Amino acid sequence: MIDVDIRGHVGRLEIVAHFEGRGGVTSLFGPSGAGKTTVTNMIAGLATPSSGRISVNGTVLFDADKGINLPVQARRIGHVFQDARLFPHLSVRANLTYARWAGRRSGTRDFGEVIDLLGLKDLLGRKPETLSGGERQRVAIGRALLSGPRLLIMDEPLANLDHARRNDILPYLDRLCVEAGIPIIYVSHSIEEVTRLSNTLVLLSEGRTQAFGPVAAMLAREDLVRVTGRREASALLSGTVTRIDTAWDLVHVDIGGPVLQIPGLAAEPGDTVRLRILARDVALASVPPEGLSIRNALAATIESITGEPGPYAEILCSLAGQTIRARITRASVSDLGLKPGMAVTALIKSVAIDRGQSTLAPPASGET
Ligand SMILES: Nc1ncnc2c1ncn2[C@@H]1O[C@H](COP(=O)(O)OP(=O)(O)OP(=O)(O)O)[C@@H](O)[C@H]1O
Repeated sequence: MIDVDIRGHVGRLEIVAHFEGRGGVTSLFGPSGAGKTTVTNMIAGLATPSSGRISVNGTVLFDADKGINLPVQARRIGHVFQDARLFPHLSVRANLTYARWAGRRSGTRDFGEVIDLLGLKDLLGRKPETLSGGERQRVAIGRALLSGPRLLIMDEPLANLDHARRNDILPYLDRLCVEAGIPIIYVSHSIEEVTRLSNTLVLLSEGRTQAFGPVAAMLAREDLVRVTGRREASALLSGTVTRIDTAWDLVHVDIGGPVLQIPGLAAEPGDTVRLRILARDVALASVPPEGLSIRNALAATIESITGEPGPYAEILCSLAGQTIRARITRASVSDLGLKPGMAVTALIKSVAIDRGQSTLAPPASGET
């Protein structure tokens, strides 16, 4: 549990941050210059708020009223930055064992466990300069974990990686986020990363936390859409894998009654998955359509319709107790006579997260 309620300044920007992370991964999301790094620096003790309180799992790191301001070392926070910041003259093994030595406390995580978790076994004898960017970041994360932190902060750990490297490392982050056993603060510009990895999403803009909450609920918010842009507007569905249809290479995911059929998802029956579905990939029909190539046509009920300037409308629909977002033309809304409360069929063209990463994702509810 992370509790942050602070005020302060960085340059001319006033910081007013208030959020709670209820275990698992708490993501700080917002545009460049919103103050994300500054807030993490305040949590880590690298910058000092002017007032307020910060606690992690009940340990107070900062309390202005009580005069508590633990020094950086005493906060026991593992910090992973955009650039891995490894010791260049040391091997991977020495970088990792140095961290363990620096941690010097009982209960420090088992070396072998971290090596397995991050797939570092074959890298141990190498020097940082011979590693790819993604491999370096995995070592940096391992080093942070081995110092026995009470909290792990990852500040845009994938920002310097190209698309392919990012996809290489994300499955490791999936596992890490589920298995780390400590709270994680994850900073990112990428709504895709944030929705994939986090339990709680904190929206930051102009130095202020605008809102925070379970990631699925936050995705339904208009203020988040204003930051991500309409093209990225999405919803998150949680489900359980019920069947692998090897004949057609489709995975069946039960989302609480209705079943989605998803291509290319590396999962086993019984796995819990979370699926991010972009609003632009969802169409609506007022009567159940026939002769359709789209496999995922599910009964839904319209909750709200948001008209906006321009040709499109945003429609939130409930579907088996979850929420899905559709973006269709205002002309179609008018032609079909769509209204809140109306029963419709949601046609899901494709699922944005359609690889193995979803299999280990934490529950979308944000409660762990
Ligand atoms: N040491 C500093 N002195 C003056 N201004 C600063 C300092 N550090 C950051 N700023 C400014 O404070 C604002 C918030 O910066 P911060 O790095 O916290 O934002 P951010 O949300 O992490 O941005 P990004 O996503 O681009 O990394 C920015 O306008 C930045 O230019």
